[in-house]
Amino acid sequence: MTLVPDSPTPANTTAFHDLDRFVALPRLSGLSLSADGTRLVTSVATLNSKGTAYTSALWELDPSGRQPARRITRSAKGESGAAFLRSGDLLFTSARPDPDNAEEEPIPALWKLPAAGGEARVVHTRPGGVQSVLAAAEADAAVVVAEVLAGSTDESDDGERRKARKDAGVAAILHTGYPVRHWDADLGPSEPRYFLIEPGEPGKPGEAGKITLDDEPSVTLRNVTGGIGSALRNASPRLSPDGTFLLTGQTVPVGGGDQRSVLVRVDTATGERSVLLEHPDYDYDAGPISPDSSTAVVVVRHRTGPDTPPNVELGLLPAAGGSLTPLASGWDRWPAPAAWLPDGSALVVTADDDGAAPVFVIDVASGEVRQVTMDAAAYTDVVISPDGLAAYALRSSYEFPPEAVRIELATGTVAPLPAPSERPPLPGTLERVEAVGADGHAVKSYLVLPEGAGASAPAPLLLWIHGGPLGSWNAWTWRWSPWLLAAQGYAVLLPDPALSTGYGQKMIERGWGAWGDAPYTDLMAATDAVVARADIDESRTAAMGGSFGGYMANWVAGHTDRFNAIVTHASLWALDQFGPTTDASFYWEKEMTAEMALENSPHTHVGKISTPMLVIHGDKDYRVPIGEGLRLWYELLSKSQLPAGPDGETEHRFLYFPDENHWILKPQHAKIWYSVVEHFLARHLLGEKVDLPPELGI
Ligand SMILES: CSCC[C@H](NC(C)=O)C(=O)N[C@@H](C)C(=O)N[C@@H](CO)C(=O)O
Repeated sequence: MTLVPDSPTPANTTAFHDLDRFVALPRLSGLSLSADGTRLVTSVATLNSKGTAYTSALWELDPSGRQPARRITRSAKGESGAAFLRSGDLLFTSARPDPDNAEEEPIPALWKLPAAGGEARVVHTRPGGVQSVLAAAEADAAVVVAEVLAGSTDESDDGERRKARKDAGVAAILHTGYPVRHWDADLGPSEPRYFLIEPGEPGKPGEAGKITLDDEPSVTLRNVTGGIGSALRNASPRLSPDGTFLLTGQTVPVGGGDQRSVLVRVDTATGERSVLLEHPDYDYDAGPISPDSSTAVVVVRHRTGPDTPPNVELGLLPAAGGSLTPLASGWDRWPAPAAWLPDGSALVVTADDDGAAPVFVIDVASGEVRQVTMDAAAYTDVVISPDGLAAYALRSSYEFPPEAVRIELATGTVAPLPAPSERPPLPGTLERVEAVGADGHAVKSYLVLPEGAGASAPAPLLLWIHGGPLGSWNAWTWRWSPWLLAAQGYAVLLPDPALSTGYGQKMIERGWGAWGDAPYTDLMAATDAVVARADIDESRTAAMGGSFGGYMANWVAGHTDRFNAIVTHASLWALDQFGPTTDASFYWEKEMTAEMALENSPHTHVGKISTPMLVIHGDKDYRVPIGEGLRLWYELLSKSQLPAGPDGETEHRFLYFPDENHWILKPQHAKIWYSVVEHFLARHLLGEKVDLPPELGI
């Protein structure tokens, strides 16, 4: 079965010429492989019939590549978080209504799709819902992550307290610690706990779960993390293959609103918790646990300071505790561990690398690193076949959205698996280009060229600046798709300046604590090199960026008038206020001293801004709070070289989303985003009038 667009592709157009078709492209995420290696499941998000939300369903892919992809779940609320039990039964979470309890309000529950066939059934419901599930690879064990109210004593008390808050209409949260928000979520009064699913009768003392199955053996959820407080928020726990313990990072407050992450082991039989690693200079996260459950990979993140740039390393740790042995310590990349080979001889990882994120294999005994995939693509969600010969992963690049592939680990051969949808044709081409920064360092970029660009028809140029800043333009993104602009005739430059990942530690050090320096001059060097080309029109250019990329767009606005327009999305504007007001102040407050923050703050240069700016911000953005956008907008109107006139009119524009967060996620709003950007660019770069969408009501 293949998902096909409702309307056939008109000649000479692509999905990128039509926003309705673009937002309707199916989106893959996540990958789960059954223990016997015969079943592979991914999640596919598609647009609902009103075009106002995405719904994800589970699809089964054939690991051998012979059978077509097959949809295995269907509901209006969608399904996600698939995890295979050793038996082959598939667990997932869904807020769809339980047919056996039609009167219950749908909240995310734990469901099971039997390997033997038949309907999916609810395994567990709880008042606060189920966040995610982990299954052990070599044992009949699974762990559920779910939230309980901080003050609740057991399951029924939790339910009563939730009902009391809801009935009284109380949303207030009393905090004593930090953080209090995350992305767009208000933290508390509920907190995550880990629960072991075990056979037995419900209604045991403690936080035992409620069972709704009547024709299957009952199960009980046992809280194995007790009253741990809020320490497991944002943790990514790992369940050992034998199911006997969990490893997880746990946050520990260290005063002044700061926190660090220590590595803990939780015994699933007893709930006994022990700290395996803690150090004032490092944060620890759990990586995958070896197939024999004896050894853990640990991600070691160096804690930062104004003079201490971040670094990421791997270590091997006896799972029972002991000393950490560095793994591949001389490798100048930041690895993300994915899985062990089944014989425990090597670890499969991904890492940003020169505009890609390949799969690598690290030999555990020698620490030797071998690159497996050689294409300019980014790999995620890597799982390994039981014989250790192949990996399955999602792969994307700037030329195609995520697709499931099979990778031969010995040869690096990559073959796409039959997919739920086909790759969308692109309205242009992609090139890798290189420039030289002011200090002589190489600055690499991707350059998207629209069809027809050439010396006789040079294309207007958009400089796109990525966020993070610790990131790289190396994977497909739905939120910043250059192909929509290429379809309108623009070339798009995607540079990786100082602070970008995948180019070694030196590239990070060049920009750390000095955002206005090398990151800015690298961007200008990349732009200079590209506008010198005959197929690019230097007289029609714009700079655009989101988040940290928006910070940089604001900095560009105050430091050069070379661009005809600037688009700044969810951007940092005043670094004196941003650090203490973002949801993760402990992260940002460590990067710069107050003096460095002021020195690098775009708001101090507002008086020099003479380029029309399109400011975009969502009110539910807790990462870069709306105060940044509001202050930027008011200061542009009052202090820039293009202030609002006595009639209130200005060349600047503010696109405000009252119900979006750091990212514009609703499909109808994504269409507005791209439409308004196109309108603004056409006005200032092309001197053309592109209609605004009527839904704006103006
Ligand atoms: C790995 S770089 C750190 C990302 C950073 N994390 C925290 C804790 O703040 C972050 O969220 N940065 C944003 C300001 C940002 O630039 N976000 C970009 C890219 O992640 C975005 O598009 O959201």
